[in-house]
Amino acid sequence: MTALLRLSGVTKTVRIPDAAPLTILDGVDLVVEPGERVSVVGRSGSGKSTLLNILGLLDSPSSGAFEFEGVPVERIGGRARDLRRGADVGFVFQQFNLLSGRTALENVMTPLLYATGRRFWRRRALATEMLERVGLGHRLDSLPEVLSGGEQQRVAIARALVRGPRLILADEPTGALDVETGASVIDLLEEVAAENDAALVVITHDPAVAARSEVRYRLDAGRLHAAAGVAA
Ligand SMILES: Nc1ncnc2c1ncn2[C@@H]1O[C@H](COP(=O)(O)OP(=O)(O)OP(=O)(O)O)[C@@H](O)[C@H]1O
Repeated sequence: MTALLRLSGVTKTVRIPDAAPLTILDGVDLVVEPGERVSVVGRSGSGKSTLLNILGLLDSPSSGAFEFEGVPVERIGGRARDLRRGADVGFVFQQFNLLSGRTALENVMTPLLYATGRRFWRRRALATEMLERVGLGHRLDSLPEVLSGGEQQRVAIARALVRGPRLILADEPTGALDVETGASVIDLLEEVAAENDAALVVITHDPAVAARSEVRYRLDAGRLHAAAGVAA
């Protein structure tokens, strides 16, 4: 079976004016299989967001090999990369990043504006179904401003999943939520990821969230290490 993501020896270096280049990722090896649940913990500044941006085709490695479903990413150029990201990757962020002034339904429909064929024409029905799936069928016309943090994150999850991505990347998805709401958001993310057979990569500071993943890693000054075993 082809791995969904395969990184070997990936580095990320940035040039800083009048200073030595900064190595943010340093020889990262990582394989994510389809449908797998992976967590990455690490201190602030250890390179987590940089890694997530590379996994999500928002940024490119400086060196090393990265294959997305068996295809070297350097061979996926500009427009093709945008299309693949739109179709195959769903993002969930700490601060939800919903469009203000747009209803929950409009927010969830947004990714479908870039879809083709049936998905595009059925966008309203698909977004409605997805909001029902996350328990917000009664808030379709609500603006983000009037929703609670947990509800906003559920809208963001519906938006991330509505195109049926193969990969969900969640950057501190519980960071702005209380413990109980955060736990229910992770429950939901895991459920909808499993239903869609999507892999889920969660970046988190929270050991309780990390402990729920099948495969756990720790990022330490740009180096990725396996962390405490495989969850039961
Ligand atoms: N484009 C850039 N130019 C200069 N420095 C950068 C750039 N991008 C990231 N960095 C630095 O690289 C380090 C890693 O950044 P990154 O955002 O990946 O860390 P993080 O682990 O996600 O941190 P946090 O948990 O605080 O969000 C930080 O020290 C950051 O300041």
